[in-house]
Amino acid sequence: MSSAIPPRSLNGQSAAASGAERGAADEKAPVVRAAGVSASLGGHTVLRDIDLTARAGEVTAIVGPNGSGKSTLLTVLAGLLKPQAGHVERADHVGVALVPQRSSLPDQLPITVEELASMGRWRRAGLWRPLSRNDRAIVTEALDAVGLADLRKRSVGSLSGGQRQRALLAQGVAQRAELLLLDEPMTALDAGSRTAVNDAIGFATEAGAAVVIVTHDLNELSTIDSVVELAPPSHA
Ligand SMILES: Nc1ncnc2c1ncn2[C@@H]1O[C@H](COP(=O)(O)OP(=O)(O)OP(=O)(O)O)[C@@H](O)[C@H]1O
Repeated sequence: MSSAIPPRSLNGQSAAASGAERGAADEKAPVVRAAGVSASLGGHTVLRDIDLTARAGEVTAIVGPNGSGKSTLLTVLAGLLKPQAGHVERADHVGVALVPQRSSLPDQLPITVEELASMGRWRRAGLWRPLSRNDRAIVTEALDAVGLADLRKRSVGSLSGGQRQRALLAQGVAQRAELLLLDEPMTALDAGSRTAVNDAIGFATEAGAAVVIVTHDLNELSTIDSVVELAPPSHA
């Protein structure tokens, strides 16, 4: 079960490769910590004994082969899936933004890029209220961060795959969540789009978010503070 982390009361975890080399005084505040987490889907254990600490302003990468449970770990960190064993602790009042892979967007989604990004403000603004000037400024900032400001009036269905991925990322960034979870945000992106995604990740960490990214290629990330590597699926 999730429970609150007392601010600045935790020590680093072994998963924080570079963090382990830092002195305790330099360590940033943990936003979420998974300790000894196991989780199952459809009656099969897909995660076993996972430790992960994501800290404010840092990037944590999750790597592992197909089926090793990377996406499942994100849902556990988001609090959407309860661990079978172990526990997940989150700092007090942590907002969580989970950005799925772009394939989760229907092709004919009848909304604009700006509207998709604006949905990132719904939780704070309320579903039926018009966005405030501040909310609109945050949406504009998020669209700028992912390099989609020029396409804000385009329908999402008319975007290329890489542009859609960035539009989803803009929605996540616009949430201004303390924990930003990204599921393979770089897959099949060209160099320009990868740069835009890295810029947006930098924007989020500068704002103090803990960013956790599932990736198949650590080289595509311009900043990595720690890496969690998942074992191949056992099919046991
Ligand atoms: N709803 C489900 N019911 C049963 N098993 C599932 C379900 N969703 C995923 N799985 C299985 O759980 C395992 C982990 O899936 P997950 O999507 O977390 O892996 P992944 O590491 O993100 O994979 P990929 O690199 O292919 O995206 C896989 O073996 C998958 O088949």
